[in-house]
This record gives sequence, C-alpha cells and structure tokens, in this order.
Amino acid sequence: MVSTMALRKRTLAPKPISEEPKSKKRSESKKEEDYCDACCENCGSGNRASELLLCDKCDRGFHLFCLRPILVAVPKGSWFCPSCSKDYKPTDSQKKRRRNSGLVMSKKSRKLLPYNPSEDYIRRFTVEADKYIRDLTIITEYVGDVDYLRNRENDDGDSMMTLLSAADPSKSLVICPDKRSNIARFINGINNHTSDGKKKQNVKCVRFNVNGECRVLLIASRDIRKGERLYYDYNGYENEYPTEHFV
Ligand SMILES: C[S@@+](CC[C@H](N)C(=O)[O-])C[C@H]1O[C@@H](n2cnc3c(N)ncnc32)[C@H](O)[C@@H]1O
Repeated sequence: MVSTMALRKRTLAPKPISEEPKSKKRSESKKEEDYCDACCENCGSGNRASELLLCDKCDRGFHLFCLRPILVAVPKGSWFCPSCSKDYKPTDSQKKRRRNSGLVMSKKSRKLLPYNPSEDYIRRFTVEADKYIRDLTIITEYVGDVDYLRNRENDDGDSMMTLLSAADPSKSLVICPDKRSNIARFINGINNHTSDGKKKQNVKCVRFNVNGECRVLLIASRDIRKGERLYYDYNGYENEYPTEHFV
C-alpha cells in the first residue's frame, strides 16, 4: 500500500534551500509532519493526494486542478505557489525547463457558451500552446471510456467524440471523456460555418489504426505559435455538430 505521504507531489527539481525563507526553516521531523497533513489551500481538502502539489518555497499544498490556470501534470522544474511566485525570479535554466514542460490550460471566459445559458454555471476551459508546435505534431490522443453510441444517446456529457461510425448504427462507438480523460477534452472547436472560424483551426482530428484498434489523435494541422489557442473541427463531417454559436 502506498503511504499518504508518498502521494503528495513534489516537483522533480531539487528543493532550492537558499530560497527558503528563514521563518520556514523547521526541523526535518516537523516538515514531514506538515507534509503528511498537506491540504489544498484553495479547496481546503486533502483528498486526491496524488494530485496535490507542494510549493517548493512555502510547502503549502495546491491541487493541480484547483490552480488557475490548471496544471495538467506535476512540473519538471521547481514550482512556486501563486503568492510565492509573485516575488520569485526564475534563473535561466529554470525558465528553459518551464518552457519545455508541455501544455497548460488557461481559464476560459464565461462567454464561451452564450447559446446555452442553462450551462452557464459550468466552468469552461480552453487550451493554448505553451511552446511552438510544428505542423503534423501529435498533440494528444482523445481518451475516455469507449461505449456504443446507442447507450449514450440520452447522455448529457457534452464532449463525446465519435470513434467509429459503423454502417449499422447500433455498432457505432463513441469516446466519453466525462469520467476519465486528458487535456484533449478541453480543446475547443471552431465555428465551421464561417470563414473566420475556419481560419482559426490549427488542429485536426485523425483516426488511426493502432494494432487493430481505432484511436483518435489530435494533430497540428499547421505550425502553431506559442500562446495560440488550439481549435479543431468538432466531428465536422460525422454528426454535423452545431458550431454556429461557437466563439
Ligand atoms: C470538448 S469540450 C471543449 C472544452 C470546453 N471549453 C470545456 O471546458 O468543457 C466541448 C464543449 O465545449 C463547447 N465548445 C467547444 N468549442 C467551443 C467554442 N469555440 N465556443 C463555444 N463553445 C465551444 C461545446 O459546445 C461543448 O459543450
């Protein structure tokens, strides 16, 4: 069994002792005690300990998903919580490590879903490139539970992806990312009814045969600049997903 302590996530970087404030210099045993008790400063809970990240300066805990922007993985370099990072000046090598750490999700304006006011309470996200992405780079697989479309016809999950459209509709399969998923679930669609909307598309959705299994991959459809938001055409040809109101 994994101990609770082992589940708290510390970044892979060595702890910068020189940056630790004097007031934080406690005995090792006191530190370990605090480490076991770590709770998220945002939601107050110590649950989902494997996603609880500890600040490399003040040792306070934050769930990856409680941070804004959300962190999708434990950073490779040092990580400082929002208040410690205000006065923190990264070294050049730390800046480089951060640049190479992959994609981040940024908080999305609530204007994202104006056409469905009943969903206004849902927090929405978008995904942007945190570094340059070359054309044809595989960005992510669209993952989730795979099910027959007929089992999900009344499902209120709004992020289903067609996996296989079979000639016999009862055999069509969908990927449902509402319970288990990854960053793919947060990438937005374009408004494919306007030319401006179409110009925003920088990702395409491609089905691949991987060892006999169909997999959906999201792939860069052109070079993508650092900071650009990612957009793809939502099931553009299969289900005529209504994108007229997409922003
Ligand atoms: C796969 S999610 C996309 C990520 C979404 N922003 C979120 O945080 O849940 C699908 C949901 O986002 C909506 N959506 C996707 N792209 C959009 C866009 N460009 N403008 C407005 N709504 C969008 C879809 O209607 C659907 O409800």
